[in-house]
Amino acid sequence: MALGFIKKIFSFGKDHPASDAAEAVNEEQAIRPDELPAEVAPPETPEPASDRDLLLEEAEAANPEVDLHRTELQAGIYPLPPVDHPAPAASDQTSAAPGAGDIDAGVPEPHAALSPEAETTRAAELVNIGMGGVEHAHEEIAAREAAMAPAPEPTGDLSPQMAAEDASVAETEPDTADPEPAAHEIPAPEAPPQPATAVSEEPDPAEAIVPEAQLADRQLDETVLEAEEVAPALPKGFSTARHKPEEQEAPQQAPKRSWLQRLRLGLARTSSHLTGQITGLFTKRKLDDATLQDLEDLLIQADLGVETALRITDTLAAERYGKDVTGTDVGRIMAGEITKVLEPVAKPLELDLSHKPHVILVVGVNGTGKTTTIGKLAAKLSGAGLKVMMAAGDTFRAAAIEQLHIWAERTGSDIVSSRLGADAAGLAYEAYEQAKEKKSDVLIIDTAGRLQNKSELMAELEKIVRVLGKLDPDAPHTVLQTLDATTGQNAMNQVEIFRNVAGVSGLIMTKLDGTARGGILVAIAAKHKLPVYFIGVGEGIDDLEPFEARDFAQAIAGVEA
Ligand SMILES: Nc1nc2c(ncn2[C@@H]2O[C@H](COP(=O)(O)OP(=O)(O)OP(=O)(O)O)[C@@H](O)[C@H]2O)c(=O)[nH]1
Repeated sequence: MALGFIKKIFSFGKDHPASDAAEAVNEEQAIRPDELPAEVAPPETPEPASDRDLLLEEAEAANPEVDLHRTELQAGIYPLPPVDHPAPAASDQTSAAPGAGDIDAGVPEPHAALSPEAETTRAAELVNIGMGGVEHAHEEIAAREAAMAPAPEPTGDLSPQMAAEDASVAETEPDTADPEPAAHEIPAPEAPPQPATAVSEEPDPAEAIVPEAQLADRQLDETVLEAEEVAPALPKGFSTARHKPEEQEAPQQAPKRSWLQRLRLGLARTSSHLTGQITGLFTKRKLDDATLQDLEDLLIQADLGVETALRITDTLAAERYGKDVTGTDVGRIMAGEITKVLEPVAKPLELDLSHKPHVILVVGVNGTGKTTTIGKLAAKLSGAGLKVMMAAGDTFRAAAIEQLHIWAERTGSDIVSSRLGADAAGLAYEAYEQAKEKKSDVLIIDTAGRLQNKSELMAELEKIVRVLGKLDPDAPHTVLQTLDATTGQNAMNQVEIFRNVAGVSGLIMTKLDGTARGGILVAIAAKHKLPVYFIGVGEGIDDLEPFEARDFAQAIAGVEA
């Protein structure tokens, strides 16, 4: 049967905007509530009915979409001690939110219990907070405090702050014409109450419980803050009353550095070290043999390798021998020569989808970023609409299995895993069968980076390759080796070991955003001529960039693009 080869060249990069799936994945960076351990999640046990509960139930009925209990819990509001009621049975207290014991345990002994009226008012405040966010609560408290405050001296102009707050309140006044604001409309809360101060002349019966009132305010303030934290982000044009408009703007998150910036930062140590020494070398004299020898030594110390160092010095000599030379001249020539070495290996990862699954085996010593890179690759592949199956072939490290499951979930990939210590080759076999059955486009197999010793590790890899070959003579179709850019010369040795055992077909250099010694990639490329498909520039799911020879060369040479 003539094999029609449909070579789908996947060069993931800028022209593949992150897909919804990949973006959705980014949103999932945070741990989801269902990923929380049970003891943390808020419970469902009802509290004994009380006036406050009746109010809450009333509010819930009027406002089903607001989770009052969660709001209360979030706000750190806990059941106020009932007044003149029999103390709640221990079971009632334990029926409160788990961890309430922690809350109670952390709570100083309640002061004299509130009067029934005060408790009802308090409960009404809770209800207000629950019913629609903080605006009602502010109204209640403002009304309560207005009743207690003396008439302010007429000042004529509003202070700028008050004017701003009034303005923001005015523009965000909920539409009273519509008593039931639509679920998505979250009217901004009213202006925050001015800090309460005892203001009336005659002794105020409330004086006796001022500490309680202040405690209540503080709790309410916490509520307000918590409520805002849990409240959905307000649409543009609204401000939360607690923060002045200028404070309202959340501090601008520093825009995430572009991958190129991160690459340059990661390589800054290599480039600044190199350019600093080169500048020092060329301030003294015209270009001569001694200077060329010094330059060659510097380039080799930067892990560029002998071959590339000689290329650079030969080119420089041809251009500038016997003449003045500046550091800029050397940087330019260095960037040019390194680009020439890297361009032939900067290739897209080629997937042959004429038969499925295309098997990618990921190898590398422990800690070089295999599992993370598999997650990043899967995000790109599923973002491009391909069906991905992962195999947790690192059965040596428990965390690796769990880690891969998380990546599979985040990228919408299938995954086959087994118990710790299981035979990796058997797992690879099973994964291939399942990928075949599920018609996965790509099967990515993780492997152990570390076993008892190197020979065991190599034997395991050889067995995986052998077993896959029995299922598909061309499998594994791609063997990717991850290299940690911070390990410098070690990476060269690792390529030699894994290349012989697993038949490495391409490289991914990770951690180039760290204190990378990226020069070694130039030496590896010159010596092994292995394709470099991607570079890792961070721990995030999208921190994997197609390898670009010129960008990399200019970053190492410290030459502006
Ligand atoms: N800064 C940075 N960290 C990375 C990058 N890639 C991986 N890492 C981190 O490197 C560490 C090791 O990554 P893993 O994916 O667990 O490495 P591994 O090769 O699977 O390790 P083993 O499972 O022990 O073989 C993790 O903390 C990753 O987040 C990268 O490009 N940049």
